[in-house]
Amino acid sequence: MEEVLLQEYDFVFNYKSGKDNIAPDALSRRLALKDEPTRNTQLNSVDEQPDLGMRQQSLEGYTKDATLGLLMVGELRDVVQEFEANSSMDSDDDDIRIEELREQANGVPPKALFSLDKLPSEFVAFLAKNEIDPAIYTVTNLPRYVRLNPDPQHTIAPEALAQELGTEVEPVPGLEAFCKLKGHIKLKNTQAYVDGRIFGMDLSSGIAVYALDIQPGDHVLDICCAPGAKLCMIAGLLTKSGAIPPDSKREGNQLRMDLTGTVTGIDISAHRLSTCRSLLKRHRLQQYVRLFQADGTTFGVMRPSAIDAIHARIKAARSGQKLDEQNEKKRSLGDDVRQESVNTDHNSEGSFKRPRTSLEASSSTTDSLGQVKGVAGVDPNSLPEKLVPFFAPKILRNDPQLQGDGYKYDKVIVDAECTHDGSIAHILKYESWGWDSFHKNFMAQDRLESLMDLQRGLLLNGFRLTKPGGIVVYSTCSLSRAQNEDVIAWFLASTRGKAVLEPLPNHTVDIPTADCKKPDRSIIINALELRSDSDNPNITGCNNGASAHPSSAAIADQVEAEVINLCLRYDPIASNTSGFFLARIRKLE
Ligand SMILES: C[S@@+](CC[C@H](N)C(=O)[O-])C[C@H]1O[C@@H](n2cnc3c(N)ncnc32)[C@H](O)[C@@H]1O
Repeated sequence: MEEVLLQEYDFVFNYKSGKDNIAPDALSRRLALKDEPTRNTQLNSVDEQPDLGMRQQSLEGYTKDATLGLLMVGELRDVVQEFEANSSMDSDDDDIRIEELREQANGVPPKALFSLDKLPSEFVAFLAKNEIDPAIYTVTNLPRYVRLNPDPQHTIAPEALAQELGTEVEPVPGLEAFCKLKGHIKLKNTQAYVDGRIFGMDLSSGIAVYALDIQPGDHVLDICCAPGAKLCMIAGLLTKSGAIPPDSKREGNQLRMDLTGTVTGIDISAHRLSTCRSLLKRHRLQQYVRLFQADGTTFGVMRPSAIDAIHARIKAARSGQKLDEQNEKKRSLGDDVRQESVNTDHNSEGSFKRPRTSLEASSSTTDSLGQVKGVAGVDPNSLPEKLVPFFAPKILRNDPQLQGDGYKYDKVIVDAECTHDGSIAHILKYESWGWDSFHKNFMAQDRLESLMDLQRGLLLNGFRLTKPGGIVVYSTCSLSRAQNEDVIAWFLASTRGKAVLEPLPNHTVDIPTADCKKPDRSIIINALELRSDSDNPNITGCNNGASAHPSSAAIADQVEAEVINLCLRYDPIASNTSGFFLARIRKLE
């Protein structure tokens, strides 16, 4: 059972509606039955949000309750935001929610729950504008996928899983460890799930992680990581044997030897990051991952650098050499280099902006890695503090956070915030909750425009933090052209010559895809025109053949063709998966 820490004046919110919604007094009674029945667990409705929130007035401490698994806990603002912008089909929790919706129908298939006639007109217009077929929302019985734990000690063979679940379990060709289940299995009730041998994850999300082509030793950045399904899969792939139990000392040493790469996850929402942290713990992968609460459009912390010294030590030990202990220790702590400014400029959502000091700006020099070298006479203690991770094991928490191209990430995934319209589960939720908040958050024109700006900003910053030759995967669970092909087309035009789209690395992945949409040409032309001449010496702006250089129109043709041929769209009708878009981008040397 999950443990939820309730603090005084936390708000709890039961997001189930109708007959399943629990009244404040009933919830109070249920909470009072828990470990400490004498506590006053009075819950009052929140005046301004009578349907949404209940103010928890005097309960403090841990409360174990299955009910709370269905509640969101936190500041009222977060809770309401979570209600309004609740997203991602990826987490196990979302799977549970859709199961609940199915159950609410008392055996009636979800199609009967969801009527296309009831879709609000703005959403219908949104679908039409983005050429999304509303029929995707009538697809019932999408197959359920699970990922097997890659750790041989904690995994389960498909045959054994089939026996335990009493259903067919079919491995997915080309996607190692993914299996398709026949029928709707309530995962949370199965032993394999409880033991951490299987994890719920939609296939399309798994493909996004495979697109990164994770290799041992990779340093991976996950921008928009919460609630963390992809993050856990990335960390699992990085370890040689998958997950490593965290407890014993011997295993702790073993872990250091096996720490061949790292994962950095960032998200703007503290509440969702907490879920991420719990998920990492459940997957026993917390040692590899540091989490930051940050704005992905401006985050600037490079990959961990102290780990290089550990690798050097391991390498030396294996080749029988002896490292100078003192030097090595110094290096691992980053004592012989100065910390450079950590460029983590949060926006108004919560700010860490730390401008470069004049001292830093004037006196530091960089080596070939772009690493800032120490300057005689400067007291390192007088330098501003580095950004403290929201969560990290000691070794990653104490990283000196050096800057420079040599410390950029090998692989970056930008699983961007979006309208989530590709997720049937998500849209079903609004069907039962009412469409007002969906409209306010996603359909209002200014909201859509700022969402696209956000997506561009996230992708551009992810690209900036990728090392030359590295891979960036951009993905959304929207099927709208504006949030997908248009963003990629804009990006390719803006970074022309510095990035190319690539097909998936593993050609055996054989999931049918839907056709990509033709991007808005004016976006490409505008992006090309906005580039300065020095960025863009080869563009003539005309297409009359008089110049040896390609015209804007010719480049726009190329960009369009690249986007249509190389981006990937998965949808319930073509692919029998949740709706998903992804682009795999290579940063050129
Ligand atoms: C589609 S969800 C990510 C799902 C996640 N990758 C997974 O696999 O579980 C989008 C996330 O983007 C986060 N987000 C929104 N704006 C952000 C920003 N400016 N910077 C970082 N994260 C942001 C949201 O809090 C949300 O958790």
